[in-house]
Amino acid sequence: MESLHLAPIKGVNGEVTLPGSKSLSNRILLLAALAQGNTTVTNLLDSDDIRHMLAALSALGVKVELSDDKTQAVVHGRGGQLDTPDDALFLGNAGTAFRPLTAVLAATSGSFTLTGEPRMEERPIGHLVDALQSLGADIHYSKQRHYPPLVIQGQGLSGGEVSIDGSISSQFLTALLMAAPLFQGDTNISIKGELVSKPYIDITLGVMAKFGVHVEHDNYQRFYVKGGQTYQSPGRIMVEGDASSASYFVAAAAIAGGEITIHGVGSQSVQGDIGFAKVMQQVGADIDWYDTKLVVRKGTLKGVDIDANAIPDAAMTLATVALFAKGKTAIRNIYNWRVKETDRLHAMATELKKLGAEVIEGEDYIEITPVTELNDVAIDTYNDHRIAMCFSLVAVGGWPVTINDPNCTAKTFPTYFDTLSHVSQY
Ligand SMILES: O=C(O)C1=C[C@@H](OP(=O)(O)O)[C@@H](O)[C@H](O)C1
Ligand SMILES: C=C(OP(=O)(O)O)C(=O)O
Repeated sequence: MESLHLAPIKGVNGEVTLPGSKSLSNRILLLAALAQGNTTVTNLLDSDDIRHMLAALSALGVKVELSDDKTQAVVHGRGGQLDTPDDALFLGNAGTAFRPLTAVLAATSGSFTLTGEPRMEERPIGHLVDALQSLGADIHYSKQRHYPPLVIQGQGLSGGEVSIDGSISSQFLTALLMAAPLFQGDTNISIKGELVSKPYIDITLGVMAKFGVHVEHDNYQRFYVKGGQTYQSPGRIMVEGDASSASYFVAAAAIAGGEITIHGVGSQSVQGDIGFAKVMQQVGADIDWYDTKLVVRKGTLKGVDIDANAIPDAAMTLATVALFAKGKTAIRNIYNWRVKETDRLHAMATELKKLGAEVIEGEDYIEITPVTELNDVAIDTYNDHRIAMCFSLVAVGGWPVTINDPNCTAKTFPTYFDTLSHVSQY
């Protein structure tokens, strides 16, 4: 396995232009494929998760013309009609491809098998399948009950009353919402359990609105979707920069000093993970906010105690920022870290302890108390892009570190280490 040794960084300085948001890219591609009319998508993310969505759409008969650098696409909308693919759709470990496609394919007609990487077979999908089955969908588990792979006999769905458990992943509700306009009748969705990762639902509703579908809801507890609709292409749509990817550069500037200007997200961002920059202001970072950019400088960092349920991805970055903040950092209400690319709560705790930090791993929280010297260790990344990116901050904080399997950043940010070295001063 390849490893990347990062020498201690003295400071950071410069400009970073973020790649497009993963969450927006995959939602936009799917709705553009279902829409009437062609859609030109700009600033599309070029990464594994998006490649899996693009490959699936192509197998479903959707024509997509990609620019040479793969950041622009013209998607030829099929107006809701998709082909039956010859083979299984392989979706890697892309939750934003697997979950929405499950719901949408159950609502169209044809036979589909959805598979993924071994980790995808350990990521639960029962809450979504239960909800779709209660609406009459024909979905079978081909291996383990409640987990991928899935076999779907799409036959159209008529809608109605449905409840969905929102306590493990918001992506299940996102999937149901994106499919519901295709149902023949109206759908009333009620949420069982506490809905997690709520801001991602706003991303979903925002993208649906761009494609002409408006959804009403009562405080995220009940959602009303009119049936028999066809998404309409907005013509042209730009993907904003990835706010989760921004978190590493916000943190780097806050830790190391110098100044980083981050282009692509700002006060106008539609992504909940922009909230990480607000958390970093509490931690002590000096941040200037503009509509679509952030300028970040170092501050005196102190540990915070936060509920991070709304920012599960960016909150991982806070766990390594904690190494350079005064006092204890507590990150709470993050049980679902355990069902993502790896058991992130356990993995983060394990790797932080290897560096020498004092760590308490709770069932749904982590507490980190920094130490004055960090051990020079090789960080295992568990095929989790965010673990690789988070632990690069050890070098930003002035300590050498080795990152095992750095190429796992390909899931959402293939050029991450080049971008970091571009703003690093040694
Ligand atoms: O809807 C989305 O685009 C996402 C929702 C979140 O997942 P959960 O809702 O499972 O927390 C997040 O962690 C993931 O990276 C992307
Ligand atoms: C949880 C993540 O991915 P996914 O979209 O596969 O859930 C992530 O990108 O951190």
